[in-house]
Amino acid sequence: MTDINASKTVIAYLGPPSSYTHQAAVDSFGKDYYELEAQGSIADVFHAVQDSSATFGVVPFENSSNGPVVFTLDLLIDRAEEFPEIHVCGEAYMDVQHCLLGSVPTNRAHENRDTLSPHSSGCATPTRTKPNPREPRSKPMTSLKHIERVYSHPQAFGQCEAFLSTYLKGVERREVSSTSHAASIVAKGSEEDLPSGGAAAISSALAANVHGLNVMATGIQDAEDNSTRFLIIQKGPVNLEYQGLLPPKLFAETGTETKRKALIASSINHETQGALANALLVFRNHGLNVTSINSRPSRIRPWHYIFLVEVGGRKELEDPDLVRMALEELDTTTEENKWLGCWVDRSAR
Ligand SMILES: O=C(O)C(=O)C[C@]1(C(=O)O)C=C[C@@H](O)C=C1
Repeated sequence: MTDINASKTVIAYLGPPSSYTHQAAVDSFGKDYYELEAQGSIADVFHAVQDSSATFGVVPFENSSNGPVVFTLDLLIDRAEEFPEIHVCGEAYMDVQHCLLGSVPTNRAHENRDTLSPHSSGCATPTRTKPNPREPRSKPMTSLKHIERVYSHPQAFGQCEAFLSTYLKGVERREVSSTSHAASIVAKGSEEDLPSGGAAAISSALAANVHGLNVMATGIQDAEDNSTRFLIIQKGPVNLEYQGLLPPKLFAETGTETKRKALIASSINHETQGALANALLVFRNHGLNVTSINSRPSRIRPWHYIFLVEVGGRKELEDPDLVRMALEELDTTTEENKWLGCWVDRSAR
């Protein structure tokens, strides 16, 4: 019998199916020519690409309202040198509209009640850092009185603060590896320490369908225009000329003005006066426009950091000579540098 999947290129993504990363992978690659393989964690996606069991990987990178996905940043800076050949070769953007999923009790006692849960004061809780918290954007469609625990990915919790602190104030939060994993836990209903239906998940409308859960509230994220950026990773230095395996929309030229992005990890001794400013000057001198800087502790010594610098530019960013010259000059002002790839900027598409 012929294996119809034998020639398909494997794409590893943060699963299980119906995670936002899965939706970004389907949107970027489609299913016709690619075999999409769910992984249990972002680290597993990196391992699958590094050990060549997958050709590409899709991982979340940053959210427009809640900032960077630190798990991905840590894997990219690769302190333990487990992923020496991982490079970024593409990006994808996805609108993220979170829902609260669970089981609506059939018990009539819950019908026709105020839709606000008993955990609710009707407005978000003021804190010292947020004296005027934002009002939640949406209201629950059912009573949430029975909810005693909410499961989700830490990024999703961070994106739904106003809703949670208004309608599920004080309710236990359990962080899990993805929003679709949260939905699967709630669908199994296996929490022995909770009354039936006592668990809810922050996840997508798609996950509600896949897991047969009720949607108790929609659009519960704080920002209406909530969007997450995903990175596509591959093994080996990226050569955009050789992107035969990537779907055209990830790299196709739309004209000579197609923009590029690139990522560099730099370990900088900031105890040396002006070290960070000098490193940034190197980028400027090579015509590389710094668009974002993230830092993570190096764990070599306290208060020592590795910076992830993202630069934007035109097609010249692919020029190996430009890259070599910029890195050589960077080496004179920084401790260590790693070029993490160059890809087509899809932010405007
Ligand atoms: O949990 C998921 O469904 C994911 O794909 C991860 C992830 C993330 O880490 O940012 C992706 C999109 C949303 O921002 C929330 C969670």
